[in-house]
Amino acid sequence: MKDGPQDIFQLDDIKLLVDTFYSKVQLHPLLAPVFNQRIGDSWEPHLQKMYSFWQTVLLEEYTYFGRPFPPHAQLPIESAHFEAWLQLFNATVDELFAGEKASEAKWRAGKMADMFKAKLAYFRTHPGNII
Ligand code: HEM
Repeated sequence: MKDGPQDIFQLDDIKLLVDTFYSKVQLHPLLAPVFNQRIGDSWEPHLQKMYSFWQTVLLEEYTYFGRPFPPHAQLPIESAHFEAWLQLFNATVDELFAGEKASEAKWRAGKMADMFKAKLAYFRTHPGNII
């Protein structure tokens, strides 16, 4: 009998998820230009940050101390970007993992996307307010 995908258990799992997801992002026609404009070739610090972020959220190992929203505040992103981001993220999770943490990863990503969209809508209609 073939074993199906396992759940997300440890930092190596997080790294696999993050690396696989952002390698897809780098090929995505809508998302890649946004990242390239902002971070160019410096993917390593971004990936490190994302390992910490997901390690904190999913494994409750508290290594991320940043504020997720501010770097997104000035990005040229609309609903279509969030839909593409989530679709790619969820597909990557499903391709690699299955279980409670895998479901939580997708749920958290969706919640964060909703929050970012709400904040962006607010800041775009109330310019001058920071955070
Ligand atoms: C339209 C979709 C999105 C785009 C284009 C996008 C793009 C970016 C970019 C360009 C950065 C800054 C990288 C840097 O300057 O080092 C960033 C940071 C980050 N993003 Fe996103 N993002 C998106 C959605 C999300 C979602 C849904 C989440 C939540 C899971 C998320 C979580 C983060 C986190 C935690 C950081 C690091 C913040 C820090 O500096 O501490 N992003 N993102």
